[in-house]
Amino acid sequence: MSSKAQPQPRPTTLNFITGNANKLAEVQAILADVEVSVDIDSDSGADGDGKKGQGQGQGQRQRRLVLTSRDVPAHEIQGTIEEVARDKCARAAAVVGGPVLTEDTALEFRAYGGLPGPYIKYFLQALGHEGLNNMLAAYEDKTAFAVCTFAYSAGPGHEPILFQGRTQGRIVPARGPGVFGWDAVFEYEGKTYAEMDKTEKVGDTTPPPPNVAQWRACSSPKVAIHALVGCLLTIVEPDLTSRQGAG
Ligand SMILES: O=P(O)(O)OP(=O)(O)OP(=O)(O)OC[C@H]1O[C@@H](n2cnc3c(O)ncnc32)[C@H](O)[C@@H]1O
Ligand SMILES: [Mg+2]
Repeated sequence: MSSKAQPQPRPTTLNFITGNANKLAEVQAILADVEVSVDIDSDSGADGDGKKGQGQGQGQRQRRLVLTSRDVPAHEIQGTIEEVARDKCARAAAVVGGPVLTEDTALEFRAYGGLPGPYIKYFLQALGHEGLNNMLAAYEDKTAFAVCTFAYSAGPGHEPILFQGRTQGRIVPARGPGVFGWDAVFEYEGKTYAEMDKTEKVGDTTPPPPNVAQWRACSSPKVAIHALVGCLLTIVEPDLTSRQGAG
């Protein structure tokens, strides 16, 4: 049974599987204005009048992706950032029995060759902000990369697609409210994430960054969600009815 060969239905709802309320709030904020016009009939060729895509014509439809959320507690495997992200998404799809969006946040220390990476949650829980700083005490290089990996699966058996954002900063003694994860010790351009309000942290959220280079340079790696949404909205939904009819 090849999951890759299966057609991807185009989603209208993103069911974001997360147990982290701060994560959900940030993704909600980033996606708040997502409303993308997609030419759904552009390839039908039925009329052949060559005027498709004109203003409010029949071939145009305003699409709005609706974000919903629920928690599906599950242990996370060991592996690369991408392996962890794929596994979490595939398992969430299996539990939910439908399309799901998941996200994994990693924090890489350059002095540690990328660790703690996808295991940052456990390092943070065990060591706290001070312990994360202490880990780097023997190193001059305090560079860290915040990496967000969004994964979308169309449902059980559908291979997850991944989009990743990466932001370079450095680890500093905690500044600002310690409300969200490692925000207080990750400094980006002179401010820790905890010293920024949400708007500043997620950066410019509209219009969606048109290319990878731009969202890689954004203040928050979470804006990579735009790239994923853009990809989902361009999926050409297979005509399942006619396929069934054709046997
Ligand atoms: O249910 P899920 O979505 O897995 O939520 P989680 O909190 O377990 O999240 P991760 O598995 O991705 O673990 C990432 C860790 O990094 C933290 N984190 C995630 N995004 C962050 C951000 O933007 N700023 C600071 N800390 C963040 C988060 O609180 C975790 O401790
Ligand atoms: Mg988790």
